[in-house]
Amino acid sequence: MSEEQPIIEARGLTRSFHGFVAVNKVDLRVRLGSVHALIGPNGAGKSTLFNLITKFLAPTEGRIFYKGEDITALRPDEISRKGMVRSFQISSVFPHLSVHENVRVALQARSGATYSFWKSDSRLDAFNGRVDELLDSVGLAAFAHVSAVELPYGRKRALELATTLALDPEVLLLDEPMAGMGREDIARTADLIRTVSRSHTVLMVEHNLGVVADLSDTITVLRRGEVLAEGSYAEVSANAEVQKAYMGGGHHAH
Ligand SMILES: Nc1ncnc2c1ncn2[C@@H]1O[C@H](COP(=O)(O)OP(=O)(O)OP(=O)(O)O)[C@@H](O)[C@H]1O
Repeated sequence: MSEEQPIIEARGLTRSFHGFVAVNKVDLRVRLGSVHALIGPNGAGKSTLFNLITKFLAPTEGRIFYKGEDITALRPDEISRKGMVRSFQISSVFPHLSVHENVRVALQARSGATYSFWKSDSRLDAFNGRVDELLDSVGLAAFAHVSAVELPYGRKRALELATTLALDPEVLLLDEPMAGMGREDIARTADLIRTVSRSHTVLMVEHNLGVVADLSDTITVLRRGEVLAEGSYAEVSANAEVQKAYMGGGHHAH
């Protein structure tokens, strides 16, 4: 792979819903190793674009490439095996398993071994070292034996990140990682994403512009389904069209 080739690329990505064009001919290039944020006023098409890239939605037109390979026709589980993993889906956590067990299950899923293989306690124990490492890396070591359901909200996000990292992704796809969080959890989760981004490419949709400013190398601003501007936070926030789009109403801070 040449240095110039983006790790993720979308070309002419379009999605209509019954004639309404939510994402219109979007070109996007996510650089290897970067933190790339999608922002824009409400209804700009961020979630739709994110769902297209993560394969939760099929495009009406256009193509998506991962490391130069056309992945337009692949399913979410197929792209996750290639290294593009979507995180922050609460449903991916088993509420009545402990934090430790949740991460272990994710590691087992990754290894693809059959259930009977895992019935042996010694085999399960072989994973415990890696589980501890992952819990440590997301600041959950002290919560290892707490049931997931009993974790405070922000810590649940950390657990989701640990189960995502257990899949050994190259790219983390984060859907509004700060949604519903208070200030303390936001600061902690931002630190976590910053740490993880040293060894992973991150593509995220995020409404919290402070977090976006803080974490992102590249920001793509969408408006009415199209790319309005792209660049560093300093660049896009100085753009008169971007300022107008955010002033024009429709945006609510989260
Ligand atoms: N399944 C759907 N059916 C019909 N219209 C849809 C559907 N999903 C999205 N849309 C429309 O597409 C447009 C873009 O929606 P989208 O959710 O992608 O925007 P967004 O930028 O993520 O907004 P928000 O900031 O409010 O989450 C909106 O006008 C929305 O009503």
